[in-house]
Amino acid sequence: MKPMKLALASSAAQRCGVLLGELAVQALIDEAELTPKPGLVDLRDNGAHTDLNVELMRRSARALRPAFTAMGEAGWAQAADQSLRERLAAIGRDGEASMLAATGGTNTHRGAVWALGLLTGAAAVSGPGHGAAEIAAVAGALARLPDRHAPQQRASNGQRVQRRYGARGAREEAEAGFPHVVDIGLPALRAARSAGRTETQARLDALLAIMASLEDTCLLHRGGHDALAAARSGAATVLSRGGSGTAEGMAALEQLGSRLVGIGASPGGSADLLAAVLFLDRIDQSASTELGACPLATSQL
Ligand SMILES: CC(C)(COP(=O)(O)OP(=O)(O)OC[C@H]1O[C@@H](n2cnc3c(N)ncnc32)[C@H](O[C@H]2O[C@H](COP(=O)(O)OP(=O)(O)OP(=O)(O)O)[C@@H](O)[C@H]2O)[C@@H]1O)[C@@H](O)C(=O)NCCC(=O)NCCS
Ligand SMILES: Nc1ncnc2[nH]cnc12
Repeated sequence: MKPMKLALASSAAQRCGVLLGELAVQALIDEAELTPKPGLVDLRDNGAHTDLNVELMRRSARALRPAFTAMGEAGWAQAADQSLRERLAAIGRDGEASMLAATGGTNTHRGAVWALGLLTGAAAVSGPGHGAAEIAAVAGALARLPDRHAPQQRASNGQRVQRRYGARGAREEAEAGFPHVVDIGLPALRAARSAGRTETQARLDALLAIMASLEDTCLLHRGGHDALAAARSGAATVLSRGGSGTAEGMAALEQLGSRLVGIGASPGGSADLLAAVLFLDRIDQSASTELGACPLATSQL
């Protein structure tokens, strides 16, 4: 954390926003820098993307700091009600605009603004002593409320493939309380750590566990059922060979990366949910370490 920023933030709600905003941005940067990810931008290459690179992902993450900070501030000491839902939606739309301004119009983090935005607001609502599962449940309750001010827009990539394939996308994942984060990604991260894997290996295994199950509309949009099936079965194969921490698992991971790049497919939704895993994991850890949940941290300042 940056003590200067905290010192400048005057009210408890602002301090809460600064803390959570910093955690959200760091989760996005940690996800972007995790290497080697299959089909995704990382420190080694741009995966299946021609319009993205790691510096753009970092710039996008930093440009989203004010939005995540505002969402954390908005949720502090509030109920998870219609008013908060619509406030988060308005901040989220501004955040998307800042992201597009920072990236020259490239969609780097639309799904992440949605997932981390809801979770940031929910973490502030939940306050101290509430862990990942409770925060995700509050975020799910917020996602299920209607956003009455949503502008009429052209159908998104996600909506198009949902109509075509009947898939469940980012909206449904949030409305269900982020099961791929709480029930799949976080347990995979922690199981790998308990098994003695390095932090990088544990994060890669968490990503693979999400990929093996998620209906990722990015994959469907770019490569239809074949791309989704290749990503899911490839990720399951890596995990069945012991994950990224074994030589066999790493060989399968490299093969999966080559296959996804070959067909131009990228699991962008899975990457966003990994960032959500890292965010909630840090909140769980911080209850007993340097950060603490917002009001707790407030009392420490
Ligand atoms: C609810 C919204 C997220 C809108 O959802 P929708 O599905 O209608 O719209 P999409 O534009 O398709 O964005 C969804 C993004 O979510 C990620 N995702 C995909 N599948 C899942 C899943 N099963 N679970 C969770 N998340 C998922 C994914 O994001 C990543 O991919 C992005 C790149 O995708 P894309 O633009 O398609 O890029 P390309 O493949 O390069 O395609 P081309 O166009 O170039 O051909 C990248 O951004 C990653 O983040 C999906 O893209 C939500 O946005 C919304 O309604 N917001 C309104 C405001 C609001 O209410 N906010 C609330 C508080 S924050
Ligand atoms: N690392 C990454 N590469 C490509 N798309 C992404 N969307 C979110 N994170 C991503």
